[in-house]
Amino acid sequence: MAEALVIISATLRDLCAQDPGHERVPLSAAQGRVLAAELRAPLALPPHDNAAMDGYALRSTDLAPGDSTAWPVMAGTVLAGVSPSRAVPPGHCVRIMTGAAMPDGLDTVVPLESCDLIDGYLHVTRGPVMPGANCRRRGEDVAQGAVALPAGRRLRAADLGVLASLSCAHVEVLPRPRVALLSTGDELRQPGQPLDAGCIYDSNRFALRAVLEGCGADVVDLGCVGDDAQALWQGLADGVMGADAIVASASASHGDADHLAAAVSGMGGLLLQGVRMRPGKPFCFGTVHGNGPVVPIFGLPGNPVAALVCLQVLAGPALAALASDRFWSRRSLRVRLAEPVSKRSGRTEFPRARLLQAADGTYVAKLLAEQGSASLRSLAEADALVCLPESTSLIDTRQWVDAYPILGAG
Ligand SMILES: Nc1nc2c(c(=O)[nH]1)N[C@H]1C(S)=C(S)[C@@H](COP(=O)(O)OP(=O)(O)OC[C@H]3O[C@@H](n4cnc5c(N)ncnc54)[C@H](O)[C@@H]3O)O[C@H]1N2
Ligand code: MOO
Repeated sequence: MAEALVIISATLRDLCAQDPGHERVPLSAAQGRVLAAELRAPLALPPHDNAAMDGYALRSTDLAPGDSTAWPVMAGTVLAGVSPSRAVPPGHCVRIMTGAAMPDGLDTVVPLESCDLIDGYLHVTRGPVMPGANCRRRGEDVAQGAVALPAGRRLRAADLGVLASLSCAHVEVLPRPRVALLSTGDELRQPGQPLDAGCIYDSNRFALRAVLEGCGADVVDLGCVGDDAQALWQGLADGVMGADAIVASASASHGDADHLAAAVSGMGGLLLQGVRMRPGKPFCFGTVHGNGPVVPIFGLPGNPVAALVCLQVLAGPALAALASDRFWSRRSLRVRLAEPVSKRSGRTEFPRARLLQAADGTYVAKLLAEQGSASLRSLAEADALVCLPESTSLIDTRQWVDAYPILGAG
């Protein structure tokens, strides 16, 4: 399997060499997009010193040992959103609410619950008050001019918050990779259609699409073509013209109705057919161009679980490269198995598992009883794919292995 990844990534590296350009999107549409360039903070965060607690603001230089001092309290309250114009003389304090800008010179807040107000004087009841306590300093989160977000960052909720805090109403992002998706098979019917004898519904089209979109791709749905070489060639030609990569499902192996490998060979080059892995053995990969640009094609095996596993572990890292996204599909956990398992040496296996947290906080993977490549239900029940390495034939419960949370599972 490692060789397959090398071939795929080398091909993608060559194809990704050209500049993908970038586009400007409103912040409200930026979730999941990939930042085109590092973002330097145009302003400090927070933009001004402000109170972290409701309480009384004072100067740390006025704090006496033991907090025995009582401070005269100025009239009024400093509220969030009010300009900190009011001067507070040395030795005095002022009531202040969380988020309000600290008046000039004040740097410490005594929380309401740690003090009493007696005859216009503030007395600390729960000390000691540390100099600078409960005051958020200008720029302590992000200094003005510092890198707030790195280039290539796939924007998540907190990133959008950072961008909003920095007044970025629009963001320069990389274009989404356009991935053409094609189902193949005479037996496939679309959900809602009558199910003719011997037919099944096209589940791959929807499950694969969900994974691709969840990972930031712009899916170009090429629909479903029958087991017809001509129709397959036409489908691939459409993909070449309108997408950066093609994902086709089924027709990948050597059966009488499996035309994908021949079509890829005829339209470009078949670089890989068959991978030492389970599920996913018939996976194929190549490039097609027809008369258009050169586009990588991932030929996923038809069995639904095999298709999703191959998309996640073989196509996923490659599509991540296409999107310049360092965070896509790379997450894995180290886990141990709940029970020892034996496997055939010489192929990497990806059984489905539920993850349980042990008392020491580590994860234990319990392999599902059903591991058939057509059993979508067991994939739906699983939390992760466990990676059982190619060279091993027995994995005991002490050995650490990688587990990949299933993409598209939330
Ligand atoms: N003699 C051999 N037969 C098979 C081998 C083998 O090594 N020798 N490998 C098996 C494995 S493993 C898989 S996986 C499949 C892969 O077959 P293909 O990629 O050629 O796909 P098909 O034969 O067309 O379909 C396989 C299976 O998947 C169902 N399918 C196809 N598309 C969809 C879809 N969009 N949604 C839901 N299900 C789909 C299809 O009906 C078949 O049941 O080959 C084995 N055979
Ligand atoms: O790809 Mo097949 O099992 O490996 O279904």
